[in-house]
Amino acid sequence: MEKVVIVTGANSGVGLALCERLLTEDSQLRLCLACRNMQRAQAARSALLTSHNNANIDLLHLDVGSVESVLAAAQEVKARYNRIDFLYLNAGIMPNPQIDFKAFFKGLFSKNVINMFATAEGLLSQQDRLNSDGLQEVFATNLFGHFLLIRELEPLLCGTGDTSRVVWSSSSNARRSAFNIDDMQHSSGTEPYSSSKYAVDLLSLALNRHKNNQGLFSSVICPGLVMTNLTYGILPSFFWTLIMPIMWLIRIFTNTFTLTPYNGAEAQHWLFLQKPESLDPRAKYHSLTSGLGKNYVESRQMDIDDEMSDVLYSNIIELEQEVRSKVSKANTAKYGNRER
Ligand SMILES: NC(=O)C1=CN([C@@H]2O[C@H](COP(=O)(O)OP(=O)(O)OC[C@H]3O[C@@H](n4cnc5c(N)ncnc54)[C@H](OP(=O)(O)O)[C@@H]3O)[C@@H](O)[C@H]2O)C=CC1
Ligand SMILES: CC(C)CCC[C@@H](C)[C@H]1CC[C@H]2C3=C(CC[C@]12C)[C@@]1(C)CCC(=O)C[C@@H]1CC3
Repeated sequence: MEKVVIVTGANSGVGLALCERLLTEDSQLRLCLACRNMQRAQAARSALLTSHNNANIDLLHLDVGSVESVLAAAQEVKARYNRIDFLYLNAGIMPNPQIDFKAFFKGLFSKNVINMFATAEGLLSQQDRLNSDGLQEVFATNLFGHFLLIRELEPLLCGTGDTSRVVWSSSSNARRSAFNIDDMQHSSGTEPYSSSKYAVDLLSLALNRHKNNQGLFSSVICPGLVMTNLTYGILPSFFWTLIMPIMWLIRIFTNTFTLTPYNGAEAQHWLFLQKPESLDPRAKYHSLTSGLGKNYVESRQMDIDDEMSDVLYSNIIELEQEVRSKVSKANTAKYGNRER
């Protein structure tokens, strides 16, 4: 039977490379590119079709940062497919990143230098804002929109008789100290990206606890440091190209510099081939590339605990209920009590 695979943020970077790799792995795949910009999605589809001309590639309009778009996209998915084998939650943003150069140069001469390159600890801050749903944009995009999508797609993901998998794109930049359970949206901090990725790690663990018995398995990956639009937002692409020899050199000391989207998609590709029962719910699966350019996957234990993960899960369910009641009030105001 053909596998149904949905990839969010599939039009560029690691998401697009993953699609390419999955089609090479399984030509029978039914692949759905879920993107917020249909022109870019169409271009990605055309690019994939040049190397896989008989592939089954669908497009879906999905802006994970908008509640209305997630609800509409989920309806569309339910109309099109009767099950989902893999849902790759890859879309992500890091808006207005700022590098702390002083910390960078200080870190260069400290014993923590390798960890600094691998995790960017202490180097990056971002400026977040509220989106049109009244949610912090980074939280809404990197976490909440994807969670709402899972909830909406539960009929295709849970209790279908087959197992289904969700694979979150987290980061080595996810850090407990950037996350505050009393401010899960990170409205008052300067590291919304790190916070949102830490919340992803917690949420994945909670999903496994609540949904494994219904056949849904959740995993978390980190693609390593990859040259994509996201990193070109941190430093311009010409600068990255200029320092590429230094990056290859650093790769000898930290295998987290995967650098190309193809290498970065290693862990997502690897997970596609694994049996869900063999996976560790507390592990993050890292794409790594050795100094000689060999790709491999390593599982590393996440710095998470059951209690915080359960509290986050309840808080997010509560937020989901608030958001749903807002949507239904807005619909009643717009259409009256008529069935939509
Ligand atoms: N690059 C890196 O070094 C690392 C990346 N990651 C994670 O990997 C994932 C992929 O990022 P990467 O490939 O690097 O970056 P890209 O910017 O190349 O890709 C991100 C994708 O997400 C899409 N996207 C962003 N916001 C939304 C939205 N609201 N709705 C739907 N799609 C959206 C983008 O669409 P559009 O083209 O329209 O903007 C794009 O297709 C992210 O989750 C990122 O956090 C983790 C660790 C390191
Ligand atoms: C001379 C150069 C090698 C200097 C590069 C310094 C920094 C810009 C980078 C060092 C570690 C990088 C890193 C990321 C961004 C760029 C660095 C801070 C990420 C935060 C990108 C997004 C992620 O999810 C994790 C990455 C960790 C490492």
